[in-house]
Amino acid sequence: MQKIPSVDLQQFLSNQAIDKQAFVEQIGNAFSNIGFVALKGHFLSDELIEELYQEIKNFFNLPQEIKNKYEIDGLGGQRGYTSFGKESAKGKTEGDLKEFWHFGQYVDKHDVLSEALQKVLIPNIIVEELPNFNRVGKEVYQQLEKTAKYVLRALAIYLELDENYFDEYIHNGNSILRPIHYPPIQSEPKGAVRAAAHGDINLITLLMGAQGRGLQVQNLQGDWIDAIAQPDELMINVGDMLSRLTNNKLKSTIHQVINPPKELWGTSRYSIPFFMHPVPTMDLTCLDNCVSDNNPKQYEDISAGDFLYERLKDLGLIK
Ligand SMILES: O=C(O)CCC(=O)C(=O)O
Ligand SMILES: [Fe+2]
Repeated sequence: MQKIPSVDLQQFLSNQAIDKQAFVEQIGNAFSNIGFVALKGHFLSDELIEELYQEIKNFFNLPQEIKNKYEIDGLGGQRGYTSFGKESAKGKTEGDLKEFWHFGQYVDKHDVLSEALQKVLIPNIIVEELPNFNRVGKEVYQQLEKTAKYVLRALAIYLELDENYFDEYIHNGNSILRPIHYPPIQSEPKGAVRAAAHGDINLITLLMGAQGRGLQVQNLQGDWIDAIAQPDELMINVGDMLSRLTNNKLKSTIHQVINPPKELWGTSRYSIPFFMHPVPTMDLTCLDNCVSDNNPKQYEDISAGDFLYERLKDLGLIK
């Protein structure tokens, strides 16, 4: 594939079985091949997207001493602020040229959490200087989580599972909304890039802000192709957890964010991935119906929680 296919979630939400099935086939085929699709018809309004960008710019424009207040030791970068250069892709020593914020799950006060969930679902960090930042972050988190739930329902059908297979694993899941700021580049970056080549850790990623050039995806032939979304589209991709579960039937594709040409070094890039994670107790053992003589089991059994912990160590976020 040389181009990222586009799909429309409204097709899946329609009452027409034929439209619903068409969406399932399109997204399933795209994820079995290039691992990425551009998706419109999601639950984010233009106004909400605009508000989030404004709040994120306000946050990253705060003085560094204020941002540093929100970089809290011992959280493995799971909530709040992570400063410039701290995260490096697996196997890379240079830090990525980015700073970011993490919003985590909002648990309903009536929900009773298991011990494993209490450990990972730590409360969100409130930015005192920007009251709207917290409100808008929560709203976007919940709309993206809802969008992701329907995408996973479509994938469950594609995988010949019960349509609601993923629902119990994503309810109160450990998902993360990560607004990223790639600041203007001041001097020759010497081997560092905005985001070095990597696969995402989680089940699926929904990315806002892929409208400009920068994000590139490596297709099955090994070519890097530009992933550019239309203004009303999210970029969606398969993460390593879903490729493990499906024994690589759905592909977690390597991607990167390249540095802009020198004449554009002076501009920031803002992008906002939502990493959909399940509860830590979800078993990622390859599904029986994805293992066969032609496609023998490729991964060791592991839980989502243990897999995440291993990968956060690789990223330099847990010591
Ligand atoms: O900034 C982007 O467009 C993509 C970021 C990304 O791939 C990630 O944070 O995992
Ligand atoms: Fe990524």
